[in-house]
Amino acid sequence: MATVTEYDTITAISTPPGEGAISIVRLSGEQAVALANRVFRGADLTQVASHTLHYGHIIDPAAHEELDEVMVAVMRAPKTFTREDVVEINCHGGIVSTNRILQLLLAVGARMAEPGEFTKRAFLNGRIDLTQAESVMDLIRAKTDAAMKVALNQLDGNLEHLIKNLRQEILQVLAQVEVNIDYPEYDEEQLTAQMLREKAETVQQEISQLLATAGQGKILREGLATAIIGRPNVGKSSLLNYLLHEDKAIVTDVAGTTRDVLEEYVNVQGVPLKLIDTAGIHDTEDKVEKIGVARSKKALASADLIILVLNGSEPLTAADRELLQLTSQQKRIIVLNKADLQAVTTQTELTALGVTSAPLVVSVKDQAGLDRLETTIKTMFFGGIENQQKDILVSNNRQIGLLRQAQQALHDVLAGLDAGLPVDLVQIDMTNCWDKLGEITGESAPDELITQLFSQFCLGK
Ligand SMILES: Nc1nc2c(c(=O)[nH]1)N(C=O)[C@@H](CNc1ccc(C(=O)N[C@@H](CCC(=O)O)C(=O)O)cc1)CN2
Ligand SMILES: Nc1nc2c(ncn2[C@@H]2O[C@H](COP(=O)(O)OP(=O)(O)OP(=O)(O)O)[C@@H](O)[C@H]2O)c(=O)[nH]1
Ligand SMILES: [Mg+2]
Repeated sequence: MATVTEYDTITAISTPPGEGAISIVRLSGEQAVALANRVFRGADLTQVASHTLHYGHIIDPAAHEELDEVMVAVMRAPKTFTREDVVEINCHGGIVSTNRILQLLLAVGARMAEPGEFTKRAFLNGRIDLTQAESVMDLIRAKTDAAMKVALNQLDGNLEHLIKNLRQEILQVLAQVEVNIDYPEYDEEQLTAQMLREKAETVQQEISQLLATAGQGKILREGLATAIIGRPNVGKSSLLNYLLHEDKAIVTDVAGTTRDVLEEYVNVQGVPLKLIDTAGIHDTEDKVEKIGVARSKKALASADLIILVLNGSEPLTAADRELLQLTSQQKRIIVLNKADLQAVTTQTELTALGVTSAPLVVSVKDQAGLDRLETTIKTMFFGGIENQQKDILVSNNRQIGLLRQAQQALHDVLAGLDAGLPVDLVQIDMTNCWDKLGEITGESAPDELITQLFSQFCLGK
């Protein structure tokens, strides 16, 4: 079987497909400069200084045909994205010309890159660790400023350094245990056990602190899924539009205006929300509305936060009561809207129904009371998010899973010591912890994991 070597010269279009001002076709590997030079008419790229940009034309050497007018960047290893020789051809954006240049490079001997393969090489060549590689993907997918900040922090290697320091500490104690096992004095066993215990406890504490950020990390990364629900016509879409500062959703006085679930990202006082406007929930015979109601209920069930909108100017209906009941176990904010009209439903009535928290009385029409809604959302989820953003947050499920496994291994270390197990047995669990942490940074990650992880990247990244 012909094997694809890790270090052949790869190429891909690194910009999104479609029409654009400029597209970039990227090459990386030993032959990158030579291959680009074969299709380039202009300066001799094999002779130019590294990290320089050259004007010229792409020519099909077989057909002597001019394909495009381009700018070519030549970057020699090792100071490049992949740590290999990299060439970037900046051509006119457009599906046809970009693809023809790619085809030409494949014809002269480059191999089509797999998704994420440029970044994978940066990892395999030691420029970045796995947490940084993952942050590259997070950066691309970030939907809010806050998510982008977390990803950039990780791209700088902050999580990597923290994990590497923990591993170093564990390694030191393991080395010490090794020495003590080789030279057993009469009370060494006990000293060694004590040392293992102390280290396990401190590392456990540090991992706990890191894991404690996971909830916030996930919210920052994905946005807090916030479903605006309520029966028809209470002002859900009006509220969404207010929070978005934009007339995104259709608002009319016709009950049943919103028929499908609408999702929009918005930043509310630093908290990234994935706002979900839903169809008014009530019993209906309308075929389309019925589907909308079913989708609303689904959104409701999976939301991190519910904003339950009631019309304060009307008596509570059966649908209102059902929704109050349905959401009673979830994080929710109850909004009594239409405060500009005569109040009919009051807090007292809600309290009688077992609602413990005070509802927010607002008028979306007059934009009254809405500041409080925003502050409530913020304090509910982020006591002091600004302070925390400088710190390291974990938000990646793979990393969180491994941190939990490392934590379990430390738990086993301590349980073993408590049970008086011999030190060389306890040492196995400590080594296990060291391995799990190594998987996070990629120092001890299996090949399949690395392959699988990079395959989730976009093509050309
Ligand atoms: N044209 C272009 N723009 C781009 C990228 C790219 O690959 N090409 N990037 C792709 O994601 C991002 C920039 N990321 C990069 C990260 C590291 C290196 C790099 O060459 N690092 C070397 C040398 C650093 C230096 O000169 O000090 C290194 O770390 O050793 C380049 C780009 C965004 N913009
Ligand atoms: N008086 C008053 N009217 C409001 C207020 N908020 C919204 N409305 C009006 O109530 C009507 C319904 O508003 P929507 O935002 O479409 O209500 P909805 O809950 O999304 O309704 P459905 O999509 O049908 O479920 C519109 O005519 C709004 O202008 C308010 O604070 N006061
Ligand atoms: Mg609506």
